[in-house]
Parts: sequence; C-alpha cells; structure tokens
Amino acid sequence: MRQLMLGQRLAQELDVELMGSGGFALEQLMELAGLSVACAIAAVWPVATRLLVVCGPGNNGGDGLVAARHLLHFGYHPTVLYPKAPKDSGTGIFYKNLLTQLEKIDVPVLDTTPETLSKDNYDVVVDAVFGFSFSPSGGIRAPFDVVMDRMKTTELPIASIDIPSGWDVEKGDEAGDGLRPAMLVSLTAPKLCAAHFTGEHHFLGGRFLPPNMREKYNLTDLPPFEGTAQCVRLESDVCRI
Ligand SMILES: NC(=O)C1=CN([C@@H]2O[C@H](COP(=O)(O)OP(=O)(O)OC[C@H]3O[C@@H](n4cnc5c(N)ncnc54)[C@H](O)[C@@H]3O)[C@@H](O)[C@H]2O)[C@@H](O)CC1
Ligand SMILES: [K+]
Repeated sequence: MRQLMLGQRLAQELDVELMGSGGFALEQLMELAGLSVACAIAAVWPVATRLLVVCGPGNNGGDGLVAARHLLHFGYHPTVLYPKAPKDSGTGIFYKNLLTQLEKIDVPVLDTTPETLSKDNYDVVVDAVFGFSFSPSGGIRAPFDVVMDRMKTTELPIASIDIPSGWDVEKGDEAGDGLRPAMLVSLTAPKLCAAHFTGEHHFLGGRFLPPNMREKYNLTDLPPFEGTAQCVRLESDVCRI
C-alpha cells in the first residue's frame, strides 16, 4: 500500500536522519521550510497583506520566524507574535538571530496576544505554534493557552505549518474543539493527522528530502515539486484513510 503520511515517531526519525547522516544543519532545513511556507501562502492569498505569524517555542516556531522574513520580502506586512522569549544560550541564540533578522527589516514582534484577532487588524493568521513534537497530555501550557484560545474563535483564515497546532500529531482533533485551519503546509510529508484536515488548501513544502530518503520512508508517491517551485498543492483526497 502506498504511504503518504508519517506518524510522530517516524517524522522525528526522519528529521534526526536529515541532520545526522544526511549532513544538514537545522538552519538550512528551517530556511527551506520557512521559504516553502511563504511561497504557499503567497499562492493562496496573493493580495492579503496583514499577517499575524504566531510562533511557538520549538522548530515549528522557527519555521514561522523564517516565513515571516520571506513574506516581508514578498511584499506582505507580517507581524510576529512570539510569546516565549528565547534563552541567551544554546539553541536560544539561533532563535535570537532569527529575531534580529526580523528587527532589522522592521517586522514588529509582539510578546502579548492582541485582544482581538479580527479583520480590523489582520487578514490571515499563520499558525507556527506547535509541530510534530507537540504533546496534548495535560493540555496546552502557558503562555500559549491564551493565543490558542483566540485562534480557535477568530473569524480570520488560519494557515497552519506542518500540524494544526493543538491537534494530536497522529489522531488529529479528537475532542473536536480545536483549530479549523483553512490551509495546511505539510513539511517533508503529511503527518497522520492530515487525514482529518478538511480545509481548502493543503500544500507540501520543505523541498529538501534526498531521493534515497524518499524511497527509504516510502514517500515516492507524493507529488513531485515542479520546476523551481518550493511547494506543491496536494489534492483533497490524497491523505484520506
Ligand atoms: N524534517 C522536517 O520536516 C523539518 C521540520 N521542521 C519543523 O520542526 C517542527 C518540529 O519541531 P520541534 O521538534 O522543535 O517541536 P515543535 O515545534 O513541535 O514544539 C516543541 C515545543 O513545544 C512544547 N510543547 C509540546 N507540547 C506542549 C504543550 N502541550 N503545551 C505547551 N508547550 C508544548 C515543547 O516543550 C517544545 O518546546 C516540525 O513540525 C516542523 O515545523 C523544520 O524546522 C526543519 C525540518
Ligand atoms: K503549527
């Protein structure tokens, strides 16, 4: 049977392999992932201008920081919401550099969730809060609980990076009260929760998987990226189980 989706463990294994024997640095993968997200958003909303990019504490948040930079260069007006400041040591420095890059091009970075997320202040919300390492047990911890609540009730369309934040990576939105994104950009390959995605726009991004790994992880049936494109639209039935 063809396999088009990855479970949580396999997604993490693939990530580790890319950065181990694959020879990639996290910075490279994140740059390409964030670029592909920006390209997919530009394909869906060519004229929406005011974007709120909500960034979480891990690499999904890093993808959001990178995407915000590219979107500014594409002519959009992104604002970043980054509720948890990075540390001054270890990988925190890496995130600080991404923030400095945004500061230098005058992208506003907020640490507090706006009172309202509506058409009065934004056109689209980019969800870069949690990715494939999210754990639903115990609920969503502060400070992300506030912004997640507001995202659940906003009238604005949401574009989720890799996983609709708050969803179980494999089972999706089991409780049925989670985010309902209009768009999902799956990175490398859709994760199992993508089978429950019912939004209008599903893209594959992260054009960096070497052919030998595509074969090893049985992902050869995913549609190919055309020409120089960084993303490819996935048909609505591609992840149905
Ligand atoms: N191989 C790939 O496809 C690549 C993936 N990347 C991105 O990396 C993501 C995975 O990144 P990470 O492994 O850093 O993990 P995540 O970004 O999914 O988040 C992990 C963070 O969320 C926190 N967290 C988990 N559950 C929580 C809860 N219930 N409440 C509050 N906080 C919670 C953890 O403490 C940790 O800080 C992917 O989804 C993708 O967006 C790219 O950056 C690079 C390449
Ligand atoms: K996300």
